[in-house]
Amino acid sequence: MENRFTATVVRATGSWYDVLHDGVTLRCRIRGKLRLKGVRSTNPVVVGDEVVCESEGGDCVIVDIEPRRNYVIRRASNLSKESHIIAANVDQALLMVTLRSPETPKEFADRFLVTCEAYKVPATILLSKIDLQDAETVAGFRAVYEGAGYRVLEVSAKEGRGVEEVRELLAGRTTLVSGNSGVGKSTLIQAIDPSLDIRTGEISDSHHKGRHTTTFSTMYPLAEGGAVIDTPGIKGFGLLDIDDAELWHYFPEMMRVAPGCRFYNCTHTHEPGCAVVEAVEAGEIAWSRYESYLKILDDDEKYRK
Ligand SMILES: Nc1nc2c(ncn2[C@@H]2O[C@H](COP(=O)(O)OP(=O)(O)OP(=O)(O)O)[C@@H](O)[C@H]2O)c(=O)[nH]1
Ligand SMILES: [Zn+2]
Repeated sequence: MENRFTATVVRATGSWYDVLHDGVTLRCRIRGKLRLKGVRSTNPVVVGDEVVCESEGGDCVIVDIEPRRNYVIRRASNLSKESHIIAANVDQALLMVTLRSPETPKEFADRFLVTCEAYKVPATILLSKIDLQDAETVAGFRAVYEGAGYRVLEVSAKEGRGVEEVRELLAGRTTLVSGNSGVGKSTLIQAIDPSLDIRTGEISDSHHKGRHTTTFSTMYPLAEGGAVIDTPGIKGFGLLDIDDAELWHYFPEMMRVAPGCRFYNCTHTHEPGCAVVEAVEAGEIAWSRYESYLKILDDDEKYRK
């Protein structure tokens, strides 16, 4: 192999990195002085990065990062000012949600969707473990998120429902798959491409190691082209770099009605003649979505103090 080449980062742990070059995965370190300009992040090299590597006497070292097309980021912890980039150069995001076992908190889903809107990553919602959900709750959920403008797909990896649709959605694209712990991410990815070796919550009989939880995002190239990025059970999303005054831009349903507000700089909280509040009262905007908007505003205020 030539000793300077470009590759895609498929796994980033902080101490070592797996990169994919010409179908071969190589384990690398990063050059000590490699730091990104302008991004304050706990992780300089992330899954999805296109990097320049050099092999030095059998060792592979990442020496440079190509500019990112986009990235998805979260605050390292709730009140922290540090950020953690989950993945870079993604074409779309899939948000996996369950209505029970476990129930995905609405605010978790909404924060993730806001992040996608802010970073211009198209998002689709997968309603997972549909075999466990009752029809009425499913219809209620669809009304909220389809009303907001999102595509909602129902899947059951267990029964094979919706798997083909998801496979089509993924083909040829790099997709970030997100969802809180236990929504069935690994099980679905495995069903999409059985050749992949992905850990699930099942206990591994052969090794008796018990449940091993993943901690690092990993990119899996798909047999049919494209790749999925599996993110570890992410508990919450802090939002960064989003101005309070702009937050409503990332709720598509608020964006549609806000031109009707009396004040051009309406925050859609207390102002008279607010078209957003009117739409919430009329049931045209879901209360749960508006509630997430208020909670995110409120949290961001705490964060700045
Ligand atoms: N009933 C039902 N159970 C499912 C389905 N998909 C996954 N499960 C179960 O849900 C549990 C969690 O599934 P995983 O695929 O490990 O979930 P995950 O989202 O990867 O979880 P983390 O690794 O914690 O992020 C496992 O016990 C699966 O067998 C489904 O479609 N229906
Ligand atoms: Zn308003």
